[in-house]
Amino acid sequence: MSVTPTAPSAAPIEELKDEVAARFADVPLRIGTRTSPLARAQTDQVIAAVRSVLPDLPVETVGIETSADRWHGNLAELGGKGAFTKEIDGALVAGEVDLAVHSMKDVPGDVPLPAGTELGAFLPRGDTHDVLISRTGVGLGELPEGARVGTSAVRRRSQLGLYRSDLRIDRIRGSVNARLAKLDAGEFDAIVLARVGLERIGLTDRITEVLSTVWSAGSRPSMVPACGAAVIGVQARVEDQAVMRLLAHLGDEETTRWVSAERTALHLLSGHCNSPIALHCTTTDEGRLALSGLVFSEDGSGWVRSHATGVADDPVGLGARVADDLISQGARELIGDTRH
Ligand SMILES: NCc1[nH]cc(CCC(=O)O)c1CC(=O)O
Repeated sequence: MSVTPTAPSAAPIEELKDEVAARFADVPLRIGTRTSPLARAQTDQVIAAVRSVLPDLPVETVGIETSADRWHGNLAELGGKGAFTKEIDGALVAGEVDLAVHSMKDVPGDVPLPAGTELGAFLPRGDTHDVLISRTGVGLGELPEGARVGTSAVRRRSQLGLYRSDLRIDRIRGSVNARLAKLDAGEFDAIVLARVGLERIGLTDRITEVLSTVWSAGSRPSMVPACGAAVIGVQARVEDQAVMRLLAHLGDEETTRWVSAERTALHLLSGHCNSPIALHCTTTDEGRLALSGLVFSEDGSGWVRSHATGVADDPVGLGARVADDLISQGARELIGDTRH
């Protein structure tokens, strides 16, 4: 599966303006998005990026409910795959929208994108930290014995359990706003969320503790991020050349390399959007790519880890090396135990 944008290289801006103006002379550029406040905020970022290239382009947002929005139970019971993206991808393929906006964290690594579509741009990555929000304002280390912590991600559950095996970790679903409401209503003592999500909807004042993204094997509070965390991906139809060329102007190169390394590894591990997998690529001071990968057993008691660095222009090679190493340590068996 191709994980890097395959849009034609960025056309000169004047040519692009003419081409896009002709394509959207009579109709607006239609952008498909989920409807939560976070999804809307992410779509506003895409619109701002489009407008920075083509200030006058008429755009229209099309809100689409996904199966994950309708189903409030365990995502594993939905069959998991693409629950956050399926309906939006469907609208793109059917020509009902021209762009699909996705949180890359929610785009599965084990099912290919629908035929004829590609991720044409990754916006610059935001803050990849996960955060704890506790009702009484105490950090992870000070939560009372047996405190109830809300998270649905196996990756988070495993890492929480390694640091505090006494915590009672329960599933929580719904939009970020809905989860905060459940915390406030007393259903949980604390919840774990992505910092960037709170930032995008203006709620960072709710944060109690920012968890380190650096693996600590449970010796201190930390949370290695998921593949694609804090990255907004924009998908289009490959045949829609004007749109693909526009996307080539929006993408961030460094983010594209990180996503490419992380998604290559996720794909080789057959990871899905709730896999017990953490994958985090960064750039070192020397300009090399560094990729950390972790795979957990469902109960968090077992895990394997790999870390490697590589040259900036071969993120795919780096992703493959880390995945191979994890697989040779038994990653497949750990993943196999977890329900998809
Ligand atoms: N599955 C939910 C989801 N998907 C992407 C984000 C946050 C934004 C991002 O990481 O891009 C969230 C919310 C959360 O984890 O708190």
